Amino acid sequence: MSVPRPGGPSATRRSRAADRTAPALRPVAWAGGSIRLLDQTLLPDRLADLEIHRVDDLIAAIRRLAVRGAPALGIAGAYGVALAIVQAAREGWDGSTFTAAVGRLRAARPTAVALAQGVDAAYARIDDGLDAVVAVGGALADADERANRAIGRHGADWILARLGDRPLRVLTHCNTGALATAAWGTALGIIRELHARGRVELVYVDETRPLLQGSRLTAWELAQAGIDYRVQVDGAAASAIVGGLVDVAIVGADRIAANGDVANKIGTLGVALACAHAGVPFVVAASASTIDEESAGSAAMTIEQRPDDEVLLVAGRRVAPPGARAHNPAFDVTPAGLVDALITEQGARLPASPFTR
Ligand SMILES: CSC[C@H]1O[C@H](OP(=O)(O)O)[C@H](O)[C@@H]1O
Repeated sequence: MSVPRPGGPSATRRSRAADRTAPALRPVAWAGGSIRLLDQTLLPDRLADLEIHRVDDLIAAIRRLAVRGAPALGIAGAYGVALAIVQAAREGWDGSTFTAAVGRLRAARPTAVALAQGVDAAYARIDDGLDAVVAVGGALADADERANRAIGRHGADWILARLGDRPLRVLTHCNTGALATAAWGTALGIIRELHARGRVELVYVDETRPLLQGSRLTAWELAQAGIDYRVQVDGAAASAIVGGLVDVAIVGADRIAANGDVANKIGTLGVALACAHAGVPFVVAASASTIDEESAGSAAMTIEQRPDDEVLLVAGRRVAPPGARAHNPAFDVTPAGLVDALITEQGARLPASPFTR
């Protein structure tokens, strides 16, 4: 059920964005027995919530990216375990039905480590009751927002120290803002902090085919924050970087291997390669929990493959010959050697160095 959220896209939240303390947005919330999700597939045209009462409806919402972004998925996963408890009581599930539903939820999107982490953290508390499980989701959200704001500060400090204390032209890929997190953003959190310090001249927003998280979501968040931007096709990123239009590229991460390899939205690797060629800093922003210490390198990462039609249809219209097939990986892996700085809430981790404050 879609519920219009007050203060739709036409309403500006410019004053909120200028206020560093106000959450930009909360895309996932527990609604006392159900989950309220901002349906991101309707943006930028409609600001409307989904009320989710069943685990499989949450899984469907995750799979169609109504809720998306690693941290937001972790919070949704934790609340999904609470939802399973409520649904089990309502429908008389036995233990195996409950465990199977939680297992399907955990596997809904395999690359983002945060989803499994959120489900596991909540499942570990099921013997303590519903309120304890719900509290896990709330704690993840609060911790994520705190981490995001610290990432913003550390990232802005590192970038301005490296590039000089001046307004910058930033490139970003996909959406890493409040819509992808608890309330603020990782890479977009750094951009928000740079903006608050008066150090953003312009943001180049990769549209991020095929689901357009950049043009639909990042552009919307930047507009809400009063930050000037240009949407560009993904294919324009390399020439913008090599052509001297970009001072720094800042992206997010869905999973980071212990050796620093970064799994992120498809197209990120191309941005990193162009930055390396042009000598433009390539900065990854993520909470420290995104680092999967158990995965030595990217070979262990599962890269989500998505439906052909996401590539073959544009606005519901087929744009390839009948019978065409597609190659549609949702993520790629950027080798650690191409990352100039990994910014977490602990500070800047430079290539082959521990976290430095
Ligand atoms: C702050 S995590 C954002 C991360 O998630 C996005 O993927 P998706 O839109 O498929 O959930 C993208 O990789 C972003 O960098």
